[in-house]
Amino acid sequence: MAATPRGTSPVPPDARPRLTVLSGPSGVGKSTVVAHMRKEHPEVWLSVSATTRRPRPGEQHGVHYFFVTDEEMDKLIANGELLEWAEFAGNRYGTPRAAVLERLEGGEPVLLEIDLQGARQVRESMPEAQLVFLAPPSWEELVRRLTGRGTEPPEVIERRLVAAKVELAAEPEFDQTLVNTSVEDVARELLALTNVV
Ligand SMILES: Nc1ncnc2c1ncn2[C@@H]1O[C@H](COP(=O)(O)OP(=O)(O)OP(=O)(O)O)[C@@H](O)[C@H]1O
Ligand SMILES: Nc1nc2c(ncn2[C@@H]2O[C@H](COP(=O)(O)O)[C@@H](O)[C@H]2O)c(=O)[nH]1
Repeated sequence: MAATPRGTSPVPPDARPRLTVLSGPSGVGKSTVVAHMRKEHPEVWLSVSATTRRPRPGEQHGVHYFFVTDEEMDKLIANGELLEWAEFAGNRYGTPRAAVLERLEGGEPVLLEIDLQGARQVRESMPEAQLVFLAPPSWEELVRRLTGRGTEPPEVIERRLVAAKVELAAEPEFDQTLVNTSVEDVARELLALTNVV
């Protein structure tokens, strides 16, 4: 790591690239909001997670996720290659550490879209990260969105809704809450929080 010359100050705190963590219950609209924001602002770098979940139709390896086997996930964890990881509704998910650190060191704003357990781990290891909670307008609307997406069978939806109750109760742990009523409005608010504008 390059040393900071004595007597000169490092990058002022406000100008530092930000690590933003976006969490919220499954189906609230995290991916939709992030995709909307990144369409106009691809400079906000989104970490691609590793997961043991099977791809949904249209999901591409290396774009939406790195789809890995259980054994590959075991190795990533054992080798310390993940910044955080968690089991969520029957599958494991984790954030590749090296790519995130490289981007931050290169001065790019970085966004993680991860669950509550992962957000808590990032808070522990990188307390400078800002944690943003995406909340649904109502419980009924969350159920409607998760069910309406049509990507999970009823028993998986049920597991995700059980997790959603825990995630909603943890909202006070977050630095900011955005309510996803309008994708356009929330994408704008999230962009402002990432320090890009
Ligand atoms: N503001 C909104 N109004 C109405 N529908 C929305 C809104 N935002 C997202 N949706 C819809 O809700 C469904 C779930 O959205 P999305 O897949 O982005 O959720 P998610 O939070 O990323 O879920 P997961 O955590 O399971 O990956 C999608 O069908 C999406 O089109
Ligand atoms: N702790 C982590 N959670 C992650 C990561 N990548 C995604 N997720 C979260 O998992 C659930 C389910 O995602 P889905 O794509 O199967 O619907 C959702 O809350 C994601 O945000 C990760 O690397 N770590």
